[in-house]
Amino acid sequence: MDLQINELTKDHAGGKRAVDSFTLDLKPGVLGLLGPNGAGKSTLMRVLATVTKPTSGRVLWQGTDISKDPGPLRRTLGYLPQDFGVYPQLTAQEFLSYLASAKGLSRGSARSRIAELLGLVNLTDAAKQRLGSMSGGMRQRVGIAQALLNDPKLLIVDEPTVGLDPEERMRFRNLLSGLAADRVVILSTHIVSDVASAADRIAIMAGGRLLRHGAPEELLRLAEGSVWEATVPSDRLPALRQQFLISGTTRTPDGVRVRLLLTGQPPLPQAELVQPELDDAYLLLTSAPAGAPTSAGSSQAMMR
Ligand SMILES: Nc1ncnc2c1ncn2[C@@H]1O[C@H](COP(=O)(O)OP(=O)(O)OP(=O)(O)O)[C@@H](O)[C@H]1O
Repeated sequence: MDLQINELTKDHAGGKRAVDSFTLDLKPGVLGLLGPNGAGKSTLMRVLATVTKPTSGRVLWQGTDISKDPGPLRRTLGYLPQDFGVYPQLTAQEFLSYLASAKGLSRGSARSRIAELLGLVNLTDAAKQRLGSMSGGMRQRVGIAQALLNDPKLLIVDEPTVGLDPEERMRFRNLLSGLAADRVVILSTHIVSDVASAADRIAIMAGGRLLRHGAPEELLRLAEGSVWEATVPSDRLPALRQQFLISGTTRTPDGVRVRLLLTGQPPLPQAELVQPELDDAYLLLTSAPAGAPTSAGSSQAMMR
């Protein structure tokens, strides 16, 4: 299984370039596509799901250009769009049965597949509940189930954890990891913790462009030597935020423990170098330079 994205560019009506010369080759496993709001993730997902065509560039699924011949990809695609709409009057079971028939599943195999999937997303007891009366998290799980109906070889999920509580989130990540052995899974999100545990590879996107792609360890290595911690009085925090990129703060009895990102030298005399986390690497790659010329703005330039 192979999805090749070659120099993909997508301009929206009105000229907004949402995806810009994006190139990536995907194999089975979970790719975490990480980027801030507006990075172009949903547009890219929509092109890959053949909802919209690229302006230029090509996407090949198993060697076939999906713009010229979308059939092979569509037959094996599972897609959970960001703006996943449901019919509020239908029950989960009815909704999934309707989509199963649209996807060409026979009545018998649809029935057993739906029962299996409702179990997988922990909704067996809610099978007969109307979608309109479900919580956002429950509806999202129905969305995940519908994306899996045809046992897809390419599974695209766009911001799937929105509306899920922490336990559902974890369940969902485990579910994705379990599915990825023999399929290409693309998980698009702006939440670093979604990809930190579930993704084999991470692509970081901003402004329509692919900034970095690699295994989580490779991205962590990029931030090595750039992550510092120091405890400061809490009234210094606003000034530090002006001067440095700050990836986290924790209140302690002695003040605030601050995590600062700066390559090369300690941002404060008492700062200690610490192990980077994915949040740090992501912030270093995607943040606009902070105020001071010696801040992470320079480190960004070094990392790119
Ligand atoms: N239909 C459209 N017409 C014009 N511009 C659009 C359209 N859809 C998206 N855009 C613009 O394209 C850019 C990328 O949007 P996109 O939704 O793909 O990003 P995203 O990374 O998925 O962000 P979000 O998570 O906020 O949806 C944004 O600047 C957005 O305003």
